[in-house]
Amino acid sequence: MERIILISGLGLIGGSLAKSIKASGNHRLIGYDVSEATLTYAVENGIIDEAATSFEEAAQESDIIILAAPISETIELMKKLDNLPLQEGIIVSDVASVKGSILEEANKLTNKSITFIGGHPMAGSHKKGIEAAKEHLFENAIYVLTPASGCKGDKVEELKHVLEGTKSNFITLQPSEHDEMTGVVSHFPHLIASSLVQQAKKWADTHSFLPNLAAGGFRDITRIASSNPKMWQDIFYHNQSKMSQLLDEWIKEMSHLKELVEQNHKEQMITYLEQAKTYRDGLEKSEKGAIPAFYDLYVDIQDRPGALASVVQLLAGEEISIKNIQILEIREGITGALLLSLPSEELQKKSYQLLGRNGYEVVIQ
Ligand SMILES: NC(=O)c1ccc[n+]([C@@H]2O[C@H](COP(=O)([O-])OP(=O)(O)OC[C@H]3O[C@@H](n4cnc5c(N)ncnc54)[C@H](O)[C@@H]3O)[C@@H](O)[C@H]2O)c1
Ligand SMILES: O=C(O)C(=O)C[C@]1(C(=O)O)C=C[C@@H](O)C=C1
Repeated sequence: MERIILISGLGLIGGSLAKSIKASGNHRLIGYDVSEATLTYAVENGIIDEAATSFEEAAQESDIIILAAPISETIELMKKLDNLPLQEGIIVSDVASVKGSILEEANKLTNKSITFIGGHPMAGSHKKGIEAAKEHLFENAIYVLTPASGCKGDKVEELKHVLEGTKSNFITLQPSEHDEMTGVVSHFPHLIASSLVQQAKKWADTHSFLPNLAAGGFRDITRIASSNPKMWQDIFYHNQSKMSQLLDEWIKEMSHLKELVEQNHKEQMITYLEQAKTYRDGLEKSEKGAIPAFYDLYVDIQDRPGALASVVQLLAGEEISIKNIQILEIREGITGALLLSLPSEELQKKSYQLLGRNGYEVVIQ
Protein backbone atom coordinates (compact mmCIF):
# COMPACT_ATOMS: atom_id res chain seq x y z
CA MET A 1 0.00 0.00 0.00
CA GLU A 2 1.25 3.47 -0.84
CA ARG A 3 2.20 5.45 2.27
CA ILE A 4 3.19 8.99 3.11
CA ILE A 5 6.55 8.70 4.80
CA LEU A 6 8.37 11.54 6.50
CA ILE A 7 12.11 11.21 7.10
CA SER A 8 13.39 13.84 9.47
CA GLY A 9 17.16 14.22 9.24
CA LEU A 10 18.46 13.53 5.74
CA GLY A 11 22.11 12.83 6.42
CA LEU A 12 24.05 9.65 5.75
CA ILE A 13 21.45 7.38 7.36
CA GLY A 14 18.22 9.28 6.58
CA GLY A 15 19.38 9.86 2.99
CA SER A 16 20.32 6.18 2.54
CA LEU A 17 16.96 5.07 3.95
CA ALA A 18 15.16 7.49 1.63
CA LYS A 19 17.02 6.07 -1.38
CA SER A 20 16.30 2.45 -0.47
CA ILE A 21 12.63 3.09 0.38
CA LYS A 22 12.17 4.98 -2.88
CA ALA A 23 13.73 2.18 -4.90
CA SER A 24 11.44 -0.47 -3.42
CA GLY A 25 7.96 1.02 -3.13
CA ASN A 26 5.55 3.52 -4.46
CA HIS A 27 5.45 5.68 -1.35
CA ARG A 28 5.37 9.45 -1.16
CA LEU A 29 8.55 10.55 0.57
CA ILE A 30 8.66 13.84 2.42
CA GLY A 31 11.98 15.01 3.78
CA TYR A 32 12.71 17.43 6.58
CA ASP A 33 16.11 18.70 7.71
CA VAL A 34 17.36 21.72 9.62
CA SER A 35 19.87 22.22 6.80
CA GLU A 36 18.31 23.92 3.77
CA ALA A 37 21.23 22.89 1.58
CA THR A 38 20.52 19.24 2.44
CA LEU A 39 16.87 19.57 1.51
CA THR A 40 17.72 21.25 -1.79
CA TYR A 41 20.22 18.47 -2.58
CA ALA A 42 17.63 15.81 -1.71
CA VAL A 43 14.99 17.29 -4.01
CA GLU A 44 17.38 18.05 -6.86
CA ASN A 45 18.73 14.51 -6.80
CA GLY A 46 15.30 12.87 -6.59
CA ILE A 47 16.01 11.37 -3.16
CA ILE A 48 12.70 12.68 -1.79
CA ASP A 49 9.47 13.74 -3.48
CA GLU A 50 8.95 16.83 -1.39
CA ALA A 51 10.89 19.01 1.05
CA ALA A 52 8.98 20.07 4.15
CA THR A 53 9.46 23.55 5.54
CA SER A 54 7.80 22.62 8.82
CA PHE A 55 8.42 19.35 10.69
CA GLU A 56 5.14 19.73 12.56
CA GLU A 57 3.04 20.22 9.42
CA ALA A 58 4.68 17.36 7.54
CA ALA A 59 4.28 15.07 10.57
CA GLN A 60 0.53 15.62 10.62
CA GLU A 61 0.00 14.38 7.08
CA SER A 62 2.29 11.34 7.38
CA ASP A 63 1.47 7.66 7.94
CA ILE A 64 5.00 6.80 8.97
CA ILE A 65 7.75 8.97 10.42
CA ILE A 66 11.41 7.99 10.58
CA LEU A 67 13.54 10.19 12.79
CA ALA A 68 17.12 10.11 11.47
CA ALA A 69 18.68 13.07 13.26
CA PRO A 70 21.41 12.88 15.96
CA ILE A 71 20.23 11.08 19.13
CA SER A 72 19.62 14.15 21.32
CA GLU A 73 17.77 15.87 18.44
CA THR A 74 15.69 12.72 17.92
CA ILE A 75 14.52 12.89 21.53
CA GLU A 76 13.48 16.53 21.02
CA LEU A 77 11.57 15.57 17.85
CA MET A 78 9.75 12.81 19.78
CA LYS A 79 8.66 15.37 22.38
CA LYS A 80 7.29 17.57 19.58
CA LEU A 81 5.34 14.65 18.10
CA ASP A 82 3.73 13.92 21.44
CA ASN A 83 1.88 17.24 21.26
CA LEU A 84 0.67 17.03 17.67
CA PRO A 85 -2.64 15.79 16.24
CA LEU A 86 -1.17 12.92 14.20
CA GLN A 87 -2.82 10.33 11.93
CA GLU A 88 -4.46 7.52 13.93
CA GLY A 89 -2.13 4.48 14.08
CA ILE A 90 0.92 6.37 12.83
CA ILE A 91 4.20 4.46 13.15
CA VAL A 92 7.14 6.47 14.44
CA SER A 93 10.59 4.96 14.22
CA ASP A 94 14.17 6.21 14.54
CA VAL A 95 17.69 5.12 13.63
CA ALA A 96 19.66 6.19 16.70
CA SER A 97 22.74 4.16 17.61
CA VAL A 98 21.69 3.97 21.28
CA LYS A 99 18.25 2.62 22.13
CA GLY A 100 17.87 2.95 25.93
CA SER A 101 17.28 6.70 26.09
CA ILE A 102 15.10 6.65 22.95
CA LEU A 103 12.82 3.93 24.32
CA GLU A 104 12.69 5.61 27.72
CA GLU A 105 11.29 8.66 25.93
CA ALA A 106 9.00 6.51 23.75
CA ASN A 107 7.47 4.83 26.77
CA LYS A 108 6.65 8.29 28.20
CA LEU A 109 4.68 9.36 25.09
CA THR A 110 1.07 10.12 25.89
CA ASN A 111 -0.13 10.60 22.31
CA LYS A 112 -2.36 7.56 21.75
CA SER A 113 -2.08 7.81 17.94
CA ILE A 114 1.61 6.86 18.02
CA THR A 115 3.03 3.37 17.78
CA PHE A 116 6.74 3.76 18.44
CA ILE A 117 9.18 1.17 17.12
CA GLY A 118 12.84 1.96 17.72
CA GLY A 119 15.20 1.10 14.89
CA HIS A 120 18.94 0.86 14.34
CA PRO A 121 20.40 -0.22 11.02
CA MET A 122 23.78 -1.71 11.92
CA ALA A 123 25.67 -0.28 9.00
CA GLY A 124 27.16 3.10 8.37
CA SER A 125 30.33 4.86 7.52
CA HIS A 126 32.85 7.35 8.84
CA LYS A 127 31.34 9.83 6.38
CA LYS A 128 28.40 12.08 7.12
CA GLY A 129 25.80 14.04 5.20
CA ILE A 130 23.43 13.32 2.35
CA GLU A 131 26.20 13.29 -0.27
CA ALA A 132 27.50 10.09 1.34
CA ALA A 133 24.07 8.39 1.31
CA LYS A 134 23.80 5.10 -0.59
CA GLU A 135 20.81 3.02 -1.60
CA HIS A 136 22.66 -0.21 -0.74
CA LEU A 137 24.15 0.89 2.58
CA PHE A 138 22.03 -1.49 4.66
CA GLU A 139 22.01 -4.50 2.33
CA ASN A 140 22.59 -7.71 4.35
CA ALA A 141 23.13 -5.67 7.52
CA ILE A 142 21.37 -6.38 10.79
CA TYR A 143 18.52 -3.91 11.38
CA VAL A 144 17.60 -3.92 15.06
CA LEU A 145 14.01 -3.10 16.06
CA THR A 146 13.06 -2.19 19.62
CA PRO A 147 9.26 -1.81 19.86
CA ALA A 148 7.91 0.36 22.69
CA SER A 149 5.76 -1.32 25.32
CA GLY A 150 2.28 -2.26 24.07
CA CYS A 151 3.35 -2.27 20.41
CA LYS A 152 1.39 -4.79 18.32
CA GLY A 153 3.14 -7.34 16.10
CA ASP A 154 1.28 -6.27 12.94
CA LYS A 155 2.74 -2.75 13.30
CA VAL A 156 6.24 -4.21 13.41
CA GLU A 157 5.46 -6.18 10.25
CA GLU A 158 4.14 -3.00 8.61
CA LEU A 159 7.37 -1.15 9.37
CA LYS A 160 9.49 -4.04 8.10
CA HIS A 161 7.47 -4.00 4.89
CA VAL A 162 8.15 -0.29 4.37
CA LEU A 163 11.85 -0.90 5.04
CA GLU A 164 12.16 -3.97 2.84
CA GLY A 165 14.12 -1.99 0.24
CA THR A 166 16.99 -1.82 2.72
CA LYS A 167 17.43 -5.60 2.19
CA SER A 168 18.46 -5.81 5.84
CA ASN A 169 17.98 -8.67 8.26
CA PHE A 170 15.57 -7.52 10.95
CA ILE A 171 15.85 -8.63 14.55
CA THR A 172 14.03 -7.49 17.67
CA LEU A 173 15.99 -6.75 20.83
CA GLN A 174 15.40 -5.21 24.22
CA PRO A 175 16.96 -1.70 24.31
CA SER A 176 19.30 -2.69 27.16
CA GLU A 177 20.55 -5.79 25.31
CA HIS A 178 21.07 -3.65 22.22
CA ASP A 179 23.07 -1.02 24.09
CA GLU A 180 25.22 -3.62 25.84
CA MET A 181 26.11 -5.42 22.62
CA THR A 182 26.59 -2.36 20.39
CA GLY A 183 28.53 -0.83 23.29
CA VAL A 184 31.03 -3.68 22.93
CA VAL A 185 31.21 -4.10 19.14
CA SER A 186 30.45 -0.59 17.88
CA HIS A 187 30.71 2.22 20.42
CA PHE A 188 33.73 1.17 22.48
CA PRO A 189 35.91 0.43 19.41
CA HIS A 190 35.49 4.09 18.42
CA LEU A 191 37.00 5.23 21.70
CA ILE A 192 39.93 2.89 21.23
CA ALA A 193 40.47 3.89 17.57
CA SER A 194 40.59 7.56 18.57
CA SER A 195 42.95 6.84 21.46
CA LEU A 196 45.34 4.94 19.15
CA VAL A 197 45.39 7.92 16.78
CA GLN A 198 46.03 10.27 19.71
CA GLN A 199 48.94 8.09 20.78
CA ALA A 200 50.44 8.09 17.25
CA LYS A 201 49.94 11.86 17.02
CA LYS A 202 51.93 12.39 20.24
CA TRP A 203 54.77 10.16 19.00
CA ALA A 204 54.77 11.97 15.66
CA ASP A 205 55.77 15.16 17.51
CA THR A 206 59.20 13.66 18.07
CA HIS A 207 59.26 11.21 15.11
CA SER A 208 58.21 13.12 12.04
CA PHE A 209 58.59 10.10 9.71
CA LEU A 210 56.08 8.08 11.75
CA PRO A 211 52.96 8.81 9.60
CA ASN A 212 54.74 7.31 6.57
CA LEU A 213 54.99 4.01 8.41
CA ALA A 214 51.29 3.95 9.26
CA ALA A 215 50.49 1.22 6.77
CA GLY A 216 47.65 -1.31 6.47
CA GLY A 217 47.35 -2.34 10.12
CA PHE A 218 47.14 1.13 11.61
CA ARG A 219 44.83 2.30 8.86
CA ASP A 220 42.51 -0.72 9.27
CA ILE A 221 42.14 -0.36 13.02
CA THR A 222 41.74 3.43 13.01
CA ARG A 223 39.47 4.09 9.98
CA ILE A 224 36.55 4.78 12.30
CA ALA A 225 38.52 7.50 14.12
CA SER A 226 37.72 9.62 11.03
CA SER A 227 34.00 9.54 11.92
CA ASN A 228 31.80 12.47 12.85
CA PRO A 229 32.97 13.66 16.34
CA LYS A 230 29.64 15.26 17.30
CA MET A 231 27.70 12.10 16.51
CA TRP A 232 30.07 9.96 18.55
CA GLN A 233 30.06 12.31 21.54
CA ASP A 234 26.26 11.99 21.50
CA ILE A 235 26.52 8.18 21.35
CA PHE A 236 29.01 8.01 24.25
CA TYR A 237 26.78 10.33 26.28
CA HIS A 238 23.67 8.22 25.74
CA ASN A 239 25.51 4.95 26.44
CA GLN A 240 27.60 6.43 29.23
CA SER A 241 27.33 3.74 31.89
CA LYS A 242 28.21 0.98 29.42
CA MET A 243 31.18 3.00 28.15
CA SER A 244 32.39 3.49 31.68
CA GLN A 245 32.09 -0.24 32.48
CA LEU A 246 33.89 -1.18 29.24
CA LEU A 247 36.69 1.27 30.00
CA ASP A 248 37.20 -0.36 33.41
CA GLU A 249 37.31 -3.79 31.79
CA TRP A 250 39.69 -2.54 29.09
CA ILE A 251 42.09 -1.03 31.63
CA LYS A 252 42.20 -4.40 33.43
CA GLU A 253 42.74 -6.19 30.12
CA MET A 254 45.62 -3.84 29.27
CA SER A 255 47.23 -4.46 32.68
CA HIS A 256 47.06 -8.17 31.96
CA LEU A 257 48.65 -7.63 28.52
CA LYS A 258 51.34 -5.41 30.06
CA GLU A 259 52.26 -8.28 32.36
CA LEU A 260 52.41 -10.76 29.46
CA VAL A 261 54.70 -8.41 27.52
CA GLU A 262 56.94 -7.28 30.37
CA GLN A 263 57.42 -10.76 31.82
CA ASN A 264 57.72 -12.31 28.36
CA HIS A 265 55.08 -15.00 28.99
CA LYS A 266 55.62 -16.50 25.56
CA GLU A 267 53.07 -19.35 25.66
CA GLN A 268 50.38 -17.23 27.33
CA MET A 269 50.87 -14.51 24.74
CA ILE A 270 50.53 -16.97 21.85
CA THR A 271 47.39 -18.42 23.43
CA TYR A 272 45.97 -14.92 23.91
CA LEU A 273 46.59 -14.00 20.27
CA GLU A 274 45.36 -17.38 19.02
CA GLN A 275 42.09 -17.10 20.92
CA ALA A 276 41.52 -13.62 19.51
CA LYS A 277 42.37 -14.76 15.98
CA THR A 278 40.03 -17.76 16.15
CA TYR A 279 37.15 -15.59 17.36
CA ARG A 280 37.82 -12.84 14.77
CA ASP A 281 38.13 -15.38 11.91
CA GLY A 282 34.79 -16.86 12.99
CA LEU A 283 33.07 -13.47 12.81
CA GLU A 284 34.04 -13.10 9.15
CA LYS A 285 32.17 -16.26 8.26
CA SER A 286 29.02 -15.63 10.26
CA GLU A 287 26.09 -14.77 8.01
CA LYS A 288 24.36 -12.60 10.58
CA GLY A 289 26.03 -10.32 13.07
CA ALA A 290 27.05 -6.78 13.73
CA ILE A 291 29.96 -7.30 11.38
CA PRO A 292 28.61 -8.11 7.91
CA ALA A 293 29.85 -11.31 6.31
CA PHE A 294 32.37 -10.61 3.57
CA TYR A 295 34.58 -13.06 1.77
CA ASP A 296 37.98 -11.53 1.22
CA LEU A 297 40.67 -12.12 -1.38
CA TYR A 298 44.14 -10.59 -1.43
CA VAL A 299 45.46 -9.99 -4.95
CA ASP A 300 49.07 -9.00 -5.65
CA ILE A 301 49.19 -6.27 -8.28
CA GLN A 302 51.92 -4.07 -9.67
CA ASP A 303 51.80 -0.36 -8.91
CA ARG A 304 51.27 0.74 -12.49
CA PRO A 305 48.46 2.63 -14.25
CA GLY A 306 45.47 0.43 -15.01
CA ALA A 307 46.45 -2.43 -12.66
CA LEU A 308 43.39 -1.97 -10.48
CA ALA A 309 41.07 -1.48 -13.46
CA SER A 310 42.28 -4.76 -15.04
CA VAL A 311 41.28 -6.74 -11.93
CA VAL A 312 37.90 -5.05 -11.67
CA GLN A 313 37.20 -5.53 -15.40
CA LEU A 314 38.09 -9.20 -15.24
CA LEU A 315 35.58 -9.79 -12.43
CA ALA A 316 32.94 -7.54 -13.99
CA GLY A 317 33.26 -9.59 -17.20
CA GLU A 318 31.99 -12.58 -15.22
CA GLU A 319 29.31 -10.42 -13.53
CA ILE A 320 31.00 -10.75 -10.15
CA SER A 321 30.08 -7.75 -8.04
CA ILE A 322 32.64 -6.61 -5.49
CA LYS A 323 31.38 -5.44 -2.09
CA ASN A 324 34.48 -3.48 -1.19
CA ILE A 325 37.96 -2.74 -2.48
CA GLN A 326 40.96 -1.61 -0.49
CA ILE A 327 44.50 -0.98 -1.69
CA LEU A 328 47.00 -2.10 0.91
CA GLU A 329 50.58 -0.84 1.19
CA ILE A 330 51.09 0.26 -2.39
CA ARG A 331 54.36 2.11 -2.86
CA GLU A 332 55.97 3.32 -6.04
CA GLY A 333 57.68 0.51 -7.92
CA ILE A 334 56.87 -2.33 -5.53
CA THR A 335 54.17 -4.96 -5.55
CA GLY A 336 51.02 -3.98 -3.72
CA ALA A 337 48.08 -5.94 -2.41
CA LEU A 338 44.49 -5.37 -3.28
CA LEU A 339 41.90 -6.50 -0.77
CA LEU A 340 38.63 -7.48 -2.46
CA SER A 341 35.52 -8.31 -0.45
CA LEU A 342 33.04 -10.57 -2.21
CA PRO A 343 29.44 -11.12 -1.10
CA SER A 344 29.55 -14.94 -0.92
CA GLU A 345 31.90 -17.87 -0.53
CA GLU A 346 30.93 -19.07 -3.99
CA LEU A 347 31.92 -15.76 -5.62
CA GLN A 348 35.09 -15.68 -3.53
CA LYS A 349 36.12 -19.09 -4.97
CA LYS A 350 35.07 -18.14 -8.51
CA SER A 351 37.11 -14.91 -8.33
CA TYR A 352 40.07 -16.78 -6.87
CA GLN A 353 40.09 -19.22 -9.78
CA LEU A 354 39.46 -16.57 -12.44
CA LEU A 355 42.24 -14.28 -11.22
CA GLY A 356 44.61 -17.25 -10.77
CA ARG A 357 43.98 -18.38 -14.36
CA ASN A 358 44.83 -14.86 -15.51
CA GLY A 359 48.22 -14.84 -13.83
CA TYR A 360 47.44 -13.04 -10.62
CA GLU A 361 48.82 -14.21 -7.30
CA VAL A 362 45.75 -14.55 -5.09
CA VAL A 363 45.46 -15.44 -1.41
CA ILE A 364 42.36 -16.35 0.60
CA GLN A 365 42.84 -15.86 4.35
N1 LIG B 1 26.79 7.19 10.80
C1 LIG B 1 26.59 5.92 11.10
O1 LIG B 1 27.44 5.07 10.87
C2 LIG B 1 25.28 5.53 11.75
C3 LIG B 1 24.83 4.21 11.60
C4 LIG B 1 23.58 3.86 12.15
C5 LIG B 1 22.84 4.81 12.85
N2 LIG B 1 23.33 6.07 13.00
C6 LIG B 1 22.48 7.05 13.70
O2 LIG B 1 21.85 7.81 12.68
C7 LIG B 1 21.57 9.13 13.13
C8 LIG B 1 22.04 10.11 12.09
O3 LIG B 1 23.41 9.91 11.83
P1 LIG B 1 24.04 10.24 10.40
O4 LIG B 1 25.30 9.46 10.33
O5 LIG B 1 23.05 10.14 9.34
O6 LIG B 1 24.44 11.76 10.65
P2 LIG B 1 24.54 12.95 9.58
O7 LIG B 1 25.29 14.03 10.26
O8 LIG B 1 25.05 12.43 8.28
O9 LIG B 1 23.02 13.38 9.39
C9 LIG B 1 22.24 13.96 10.39
C10 LIG B 1 21.24 14.88 9.71
O10 LIG B 1 20.30 15.32 10.67
C11 LIG B 1 20.05 16.69 10.46
N3 LIG B 1 19.50 17.26 11.68
C12 LIG B 1 20.13 17.69 12.79
N4 LIG B 1 19.23 18.12 13.70
C13 LIG B 1 18.00 17.96 13.15
C14 LIG B 1 16.69 18.23 13.60
N5 LIG B 1 16.44 18.74 14.79
N6 LIG B 1 15.67 17.94 12.75
C15 LIG B 1 15.89 17.44 11.52
N7 LIG B 1 17.12 17.18 11.06
C16 LIG B 1 18.16 17.42 11.85
C17 LIG B 1 21.39 17.26 10.03
O11 LIG B 1 21.26 18.50 9.37
C18 LIG B 1 21.90 16.13 9.13
O12 LIG B 1 21.49 16.32 7.79
C19 LIG B 1 22.24 9.27 14.49
O13 LIG B 1 21.25 9.17 15.47
C20 LIG B 1 23.17 8.08 14.57
O14 LIG B 1 23.33 7.62 15.89
C21 LIG B 1 24.51 6.47 12.45
O1 LIG C 1 31.37 1.60 9.39
C1 LIG C 1 31.45 2.51 10.20
O2 LIG C 1 32.16 3.49 10.00
C2 LIG C 1 30.66 2.46 11.43
O3 LIG C 1 31.16 2.88 12.41
C3 LIG C 1 29.29 1.95 11.39
C4 LIG C 1 28.67 1.62 12.73
C5 LIG C 1 29.47 0.48 13.39
O4 LIG C 1 30.00 0.66 14.47
O5 LIG C 1 29.56 -0.58 12.78
C6 LIG C 1 28.65 2.82 13.58
C7 LIG C 1 27.58 3.24 14.26
C8 LIG C 1 26.31 2.70 14.03
O6 LIG C 1 25.34 3.00 14.89
C9 LIG C 1 26.23 1.53 13.21
C10 LIG C 1 27.29 1.14 12.50
